[in-house]
Amino acid sequence: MYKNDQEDYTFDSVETIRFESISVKDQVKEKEKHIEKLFDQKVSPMVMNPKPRGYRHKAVLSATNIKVGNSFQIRLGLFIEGSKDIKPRNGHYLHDAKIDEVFKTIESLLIKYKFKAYQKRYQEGIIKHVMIRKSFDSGELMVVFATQNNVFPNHRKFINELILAHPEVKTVVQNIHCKETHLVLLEEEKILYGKGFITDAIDGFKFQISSRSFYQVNPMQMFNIYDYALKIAEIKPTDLVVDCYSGIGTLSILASKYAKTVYGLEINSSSVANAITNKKLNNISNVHFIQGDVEDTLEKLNDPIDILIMDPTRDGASLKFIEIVKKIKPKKIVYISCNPDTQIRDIKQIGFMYKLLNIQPFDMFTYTSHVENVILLELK
Ligand SMILES: C[S@@+](CC[C@H](N)C(=O)[O-])C[C@H]1O[C@@H](n2cnc3c(N)ncnc32)[C@H](O)[C@@H]1O
Repeated sequence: MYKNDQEDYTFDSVETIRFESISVKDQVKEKEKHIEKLFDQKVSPMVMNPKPRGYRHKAVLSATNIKVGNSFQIRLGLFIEGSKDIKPRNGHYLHDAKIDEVFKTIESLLIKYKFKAYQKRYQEGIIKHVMIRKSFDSGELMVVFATQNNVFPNHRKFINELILAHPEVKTVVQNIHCKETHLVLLEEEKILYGKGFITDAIDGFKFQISSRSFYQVNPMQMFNIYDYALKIAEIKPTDLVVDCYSGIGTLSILASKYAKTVYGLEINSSSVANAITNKKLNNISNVHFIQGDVEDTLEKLNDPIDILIMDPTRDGASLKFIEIVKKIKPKKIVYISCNPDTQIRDIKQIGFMYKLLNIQPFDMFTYTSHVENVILLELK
């Protein structure tokens, strides 16, 4: 089980419904106020979401069975917050439109081929979740079926029909659940069609993304965040940069243009495998990826760190990681966070050693309560 499994929870509908009636301007105001309160100071105005609806390039729908006449039929939908119930809902205003089109086709094929949603109580059915990812650059799509056990009857015919309807689907993966779990994706998988990954591009660099690797859900705002983070870092050609929680190596590779050496530290083996391929794909020699928990890998780097970039999951960093940062004293820290509440908790631990120079929120997850925030700390 990976520590980033929280990224794979199904996107629920209730939270977004709460925000549906609030204007984007008011949502942003509320989020800015929240961050100002947390940091107890004025922050830069929020960078607006270039596409406030239809921005999600990764979406998960879960399977349920509904009664139709005298029998049951499969439907795809979203979990209702705080419950195990799935509300059939094919189409969501935050999903990229193409993704929702493909979900519709998949649902009708699942019905046509008489698939049933897996039901724990009766140990019956196969389909648990369907995840779709879309490359911003090429429009390529990846479809992942999370199934109970490894059977997928008629998968060749099913996939042929799917790609006939949507030639943009370049790969189909089956993620196999051999145990009961609340997670969407587990480690075991089988590539049913294509190469098992799609490719995206940022700033002229190519990135391979596989099903279980972390990749930001809102690519347009992701470009703005990376640009800003690298701008405030002011990386010099002599600098050693460490990108903690590096995912598939996007920021490490972008930073390699400016730095002498970059280390990317990441726990998820599938993301690290993508990162190493991405380094080769882009002919880069000054970036090194190390797999492991940042609590172990950061301390093992012997050279003084000029810039530490950190982009942890919503839980923020661990106390142990913060203690290591305090010991090794990087000259600058760029902290990218999708949860300002844990971000402020973490920087309070190191605050007295660093000057807080920038606080820049980004509206990355419009119509949800979440917000991305980037800060710069400089060693006093
Ligand atoms: C928010 S993502 C950021 C990824 C990357 N910076 C990006 O923009 O695509 C957080 C990443 O931290 C990784 N992670 C979580 N806990 C970790 C840990 N203890 N040590 C190393 N990496 C960890 C996750 O696997 C995930 O890839």
